[in-house]
Amino acid sequence: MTRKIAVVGAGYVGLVTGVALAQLGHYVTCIDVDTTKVDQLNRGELPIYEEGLRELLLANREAGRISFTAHPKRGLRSAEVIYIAVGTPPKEDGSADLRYVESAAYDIASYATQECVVVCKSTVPVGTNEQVLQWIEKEKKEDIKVHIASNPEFLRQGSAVYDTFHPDRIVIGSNSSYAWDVLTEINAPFEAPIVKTDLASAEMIKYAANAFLAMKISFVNEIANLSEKLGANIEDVVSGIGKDQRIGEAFLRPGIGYGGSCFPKDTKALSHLGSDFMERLRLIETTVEVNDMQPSRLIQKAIKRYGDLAGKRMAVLGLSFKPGTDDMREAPSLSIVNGLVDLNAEVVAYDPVAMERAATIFEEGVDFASSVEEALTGADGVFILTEWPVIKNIAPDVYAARMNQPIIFDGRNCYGIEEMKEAKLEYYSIGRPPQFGQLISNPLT
Ligand SMILES: NC(=O)C1=CN([C@@H]2O[C@H](COP(=O)(O)OP(=O)(O)OC[C@H]3O[C@@H](n4cnc5c(N)ncnc54)[C@H](O)[C@@H]3O)[C@@H](O)[C@H]2O)C=CC1
Ligand SMILES: O=C(O)[C@H]1O[C@H](OP(=O)(O)OP(=O)(O)OC[C@H]2O[C@@H](n3ccc(=O)[nH]c3=O)[C@H](O)[C@@H]2O)[C@H](O)[C@@H](O)[C@@H]1O
Repeated sequence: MTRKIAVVGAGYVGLVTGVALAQLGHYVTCIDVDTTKVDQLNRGELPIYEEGLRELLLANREAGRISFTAHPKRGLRSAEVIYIAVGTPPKEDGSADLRYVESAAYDIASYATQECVVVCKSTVPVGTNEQVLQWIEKEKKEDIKVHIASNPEFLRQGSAVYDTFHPDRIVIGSNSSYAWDVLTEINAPFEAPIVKTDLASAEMIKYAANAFLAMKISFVNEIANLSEKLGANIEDVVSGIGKDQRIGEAFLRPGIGYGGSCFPKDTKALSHLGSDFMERLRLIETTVEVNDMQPSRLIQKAIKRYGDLAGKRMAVLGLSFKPGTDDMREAPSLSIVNGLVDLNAEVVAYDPVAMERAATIFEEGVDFASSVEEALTGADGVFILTEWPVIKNIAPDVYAARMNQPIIFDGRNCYGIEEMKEAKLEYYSIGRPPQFGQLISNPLT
């Protein structure tokens, strides 16, 4: 059955959700307070980089199934299902800031005109959905029945469209059988297992999933840091433990720590929730601590290698928090680039899509190159911070040909150590013994 759906918040989640629902045949209006974003979307331009999204957006716009507005009244009037997909950023103390969710709830109270299911996709602390319903009930202008459901989102940036159409599971938390029926029907085409539960459990599932994945990353980074000191190779260690099906290899890629808009904020929000209820989550607290330290490890290697970085020309390859996105939120590159600038290195950065955003963040001391080759030319060292294909596929001889000193600090383990040994490159990575080329005997001793 085709439904009239409103999506409040047209960011990464709201936009992808809206486009996917339109693709399923529903009539979708996305509402956003950001008028620049709405204007862009109405022109068929995407405010974010996400593979495959533009084509789907244009096709559904053309078919008249999706539109964008900054006026909540226009979008919410006669909507049967209303998704909330606004941001829930961290407050100073780490807890989730619910002001945008609250404001979305009041808009719904003001402008919804018929019985509807309000579906919260935003990641929110346990108890928030109940609160949203109370906000709406308290202020609603029409005498309508409002059902509330939690339907947390599990997509990853960079593969958001694929993930939306191929979810591992769909979680629907509600106390309303009407909401369950409507959402089961809407989600049926995704052909994924549906976990039906109550509101609190659905909210907890989202935080627990992100915290567990973040914990895997901090775990592997700690084992990597120790492996490096003991002469073990973390890639072999992960391969050895990951083949145990109870462990698995996913999310055990060592590196410079997790970034992005969600793992950092959700681990802190969960940890805060634990403290609020006198149940400290020590594993999560440590996960955060380990992650905060991880980016500086790459800089420490450089300090150990050069002594003084002042005046050294450092190429930085990759700025976004992961490949496939232009999102710079909590990217490990932020602290690494700032660290290099603080050490008075000359930084020349390249990223295939995130440079425009990055230029608004790094104000001084960072130049941007228009290609990998340009960034490498004349450099005294290179920091690999995001494993974009165009970066991880750089042939080893390009470093030697372009750089003043081909010294590589690889924060994403893009290369095999044997490969770098053969290329005679001086190569430092995460969780593996350093490899030295023919030019340098052993700088660490
Ligand atoms: N980014 C991601 O990959 C994922 C995010 N999430 C969760 O989804 C939620 C949204 O995240 P993103 O899409 O990344 O955020 P975002 O910051 O990209 O987008 C949020 C949008 O909501 C708009 N907005 C704020 N208040 C509004 C209001 N009252 N009415 C209409 N629009 C309003 C903002 O202008 C913005 O465009 C967060 O809770 C996040 O934790 C969950 C899974 C994946
Ligand atoms: O709640 C969210 O927002 C989303 O958070 C993550 O998705 P995302 O942050 O987009 O990207 P990931 O692929 O999970 O990567 C997050 C960070 O972890 C790092 N990472 C990931 C995997 C790994 O093995 N090692 C590692 O360092 C990445 O480089 C990146 O900085 C989750 O994977 C999604 O399921 C979830 O919906």
